Amino acid sequence: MANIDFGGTIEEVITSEEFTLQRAREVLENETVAVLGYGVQGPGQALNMRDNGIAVIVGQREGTASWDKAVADGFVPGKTLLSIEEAARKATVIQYLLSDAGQVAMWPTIKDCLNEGDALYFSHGFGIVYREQTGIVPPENVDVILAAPKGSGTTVRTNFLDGSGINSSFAVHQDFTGRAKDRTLALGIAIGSGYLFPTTFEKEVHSDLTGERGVLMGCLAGVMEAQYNVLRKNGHSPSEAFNETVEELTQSLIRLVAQNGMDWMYANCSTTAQRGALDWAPRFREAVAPVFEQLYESVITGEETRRTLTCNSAADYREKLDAELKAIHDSEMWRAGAAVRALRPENRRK
Ligand SMILES: NC(=O)C1=CN([C@@H]2O[C@H](COP(=O)(O)OP(=O)(O)OC[C@H]3O[C@@H](n4cnc5c(N)ncnc54)[C@H](O)[C@@H]3O)[C@@H](O)[C@H]2O)C=CC1
Ligand SMILES: CC(=O)[C@](C)(O)C(=O)O
Ligand SMILES: [Mg+2]
Ligand SMILES: [Mg+2]
Repeated sequence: MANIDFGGTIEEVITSEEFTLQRAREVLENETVAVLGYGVQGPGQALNMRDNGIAVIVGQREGTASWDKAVADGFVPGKTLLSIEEAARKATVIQYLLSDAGQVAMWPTIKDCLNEGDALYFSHGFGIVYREQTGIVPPENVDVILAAPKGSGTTVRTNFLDGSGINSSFAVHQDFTGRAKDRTLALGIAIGSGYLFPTTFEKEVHSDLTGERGVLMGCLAGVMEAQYNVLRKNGHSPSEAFNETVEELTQSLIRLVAQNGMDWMYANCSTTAQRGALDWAPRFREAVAPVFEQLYESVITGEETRRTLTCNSAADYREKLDAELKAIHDSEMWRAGAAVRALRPENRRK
């Protein structure tokens, strides 16, 4: 563990210097790791573990696009690609990476596949924390652990291939074997985490549900649309409105924030921009703070879980989600965005 000062609070984190890949391989050498679900997180984690020399099998419903993707990625039907139930029965580490609603639907099957001493692994605290709604209550004779990448499964893979990585939080909910923490850290390193920071199942799910509905996805989309609409309402062209709302952010300014923080980004903009941004940031913060309070309350009370399970357990959940994503894709704003992206020099050369 390395003691890191996070803005005045000392927290312990694990890097691959403290917990090496070699040690992770040793901890996992007698384990059979099954990744159940090959949607977004499943591929990233399974492929990184396979590249890191961990024996991985995949469990997925046959006849689905995810199954075909696993075959295309080199998992062999009947050998390293099995049905969800077969993979769960064969495994000693069950990585429960179905969708959160899928985990609920499959739990009656999966719980019967668990053997004493197995590890039940999550990348989100959802199923365990909201057990009254999900019904996911593991038996007492297994380890229940979490490694939650703080990023899309797609970038879990691409960052790994780039030699960097997405950091993950980790937690132990239940330690039957006495090895739960070692198993968690070994898996966290094996999936390619840049570093691991400690959390709890509760803190992970409360922060994650808030972040994805807030700054990372929902709030981001909402504020972009709000600014784009005001610019368009006042006669700015689609290309100007999109460039001023999205393209400059993704191609320039957010990269400066990632590089060296918000003050660095400000310092690399005009003093005109700095004065204005410093004046308006508090106004935007106060405007949205009540919304974030409402959001967090909705997370804590389980309302977001109720909504998620109600919608994503429906037979046509995928079609409905795809239709809403298509409406975004087909909107003027994001059609303008497609045209702007195509104009990037690297895309014009294709
Ligand atoms: N998507 C991401 O990048 C991240 C996801 N997570 C967590 O990782 C876990 C997996 O998430 P995703 O990969 O996004 O899931 P997903 O929504 O892509 O679904 C994963 C797989 O589950 C299957 N599935 C869905 N419903 C099912 C059902 N009723 N029965 C059987 N299979 C079913 C889907 O076909 C898909 O192949 C979740 O707990 C999620 O919260 C955590 C961090 C990031
Ligand atoms: C990618 C990620 O971390 C999210 C937004 O929490 C998720 O996909 O659930
Ligand atoms: Mg997340
Ligand atoms: Mg999430």
